Amino acid sequence: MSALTLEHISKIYAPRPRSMTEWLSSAPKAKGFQALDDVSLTVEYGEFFGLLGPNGAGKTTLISILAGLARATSGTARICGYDVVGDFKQSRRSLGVVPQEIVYDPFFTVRETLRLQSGYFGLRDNDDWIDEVLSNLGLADKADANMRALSGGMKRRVLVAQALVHRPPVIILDEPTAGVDVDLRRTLWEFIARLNKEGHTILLTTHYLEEAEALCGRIAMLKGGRVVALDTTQALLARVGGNDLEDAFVRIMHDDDFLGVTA
Ligand SMILES: Nc1ncnc2c1ncn2[C@@H]1O[C@H](COP(=O)(O)OP(=O)(O)OP(=O)(O)O)[C@@H](O)[C@H]1O
Repeated sequence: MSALTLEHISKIYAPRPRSMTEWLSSAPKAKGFQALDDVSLTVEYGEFFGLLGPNGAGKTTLISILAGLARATSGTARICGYDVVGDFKQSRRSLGVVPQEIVYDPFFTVRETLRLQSGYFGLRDNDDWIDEVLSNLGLADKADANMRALSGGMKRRVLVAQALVHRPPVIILDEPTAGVDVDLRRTLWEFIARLNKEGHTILLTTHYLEEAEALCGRIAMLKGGRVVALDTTQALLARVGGNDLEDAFVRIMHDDDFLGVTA
């Protein structure tokens, strides 16, 4: 059993009708937008896996399907063996997601936010773990601060803490370091790397390719909703050439014939 399994996942977003008349009419509807096209890949337990691709490639859509926020049009997705639709509760319990957008409730303190999140997973008396997470993310002195009083970077740290309250074996980070200062990046990566060493499986999307190169053992690259590269970071670099992962990424994205799916 793998930590993440995606089999032939496709996603077509339904078109929005422009008017009520169009919606009610029996005329053939416009085609939807295909965000993912036959994506298959597995991530094994303990891997630090990178999911890369340009804007609009389908990374967030794939993460939304894993988190149960969007339904695949076809194909199956499993987290720790649990189907994301059929075994939603268990699959969601196995997963912690750090979302790309900063969303928070301005009326709660940091600790209240984390207690509330614990409650969603049926966890009471979770303060020992909450304190450990806060301390590891450099948030210990902010526990009683109101969410709206935090800086953007601090709020992002709370998003990471929220994803970890139920100690999920699989953690997905959707561009966690966008707009974050060097200090937090270091703190964050040290903590995530430690969680990975302790056995957590990590899936990371980022546009900072030097981060992906340093951290990810294996990488999948999406382009237009399709997997165009899937291999170990070292093998990809060796095969594509160039100075670094950024070079390799640009070459792959500009080569319409590149298809390097081996691992
Ligand atoms: N709810 C939606 N309805 C219609 N189209 C959508 C919806 N969500 C995403 N899309 C489209 O699907 C495609 C993939 O979007 P997605 O957000 O998954 O890309 P991404 O790789 O995460 O991009 P980024 O790097 O900019 O975050 C885009 O063309 C986007 O406009």
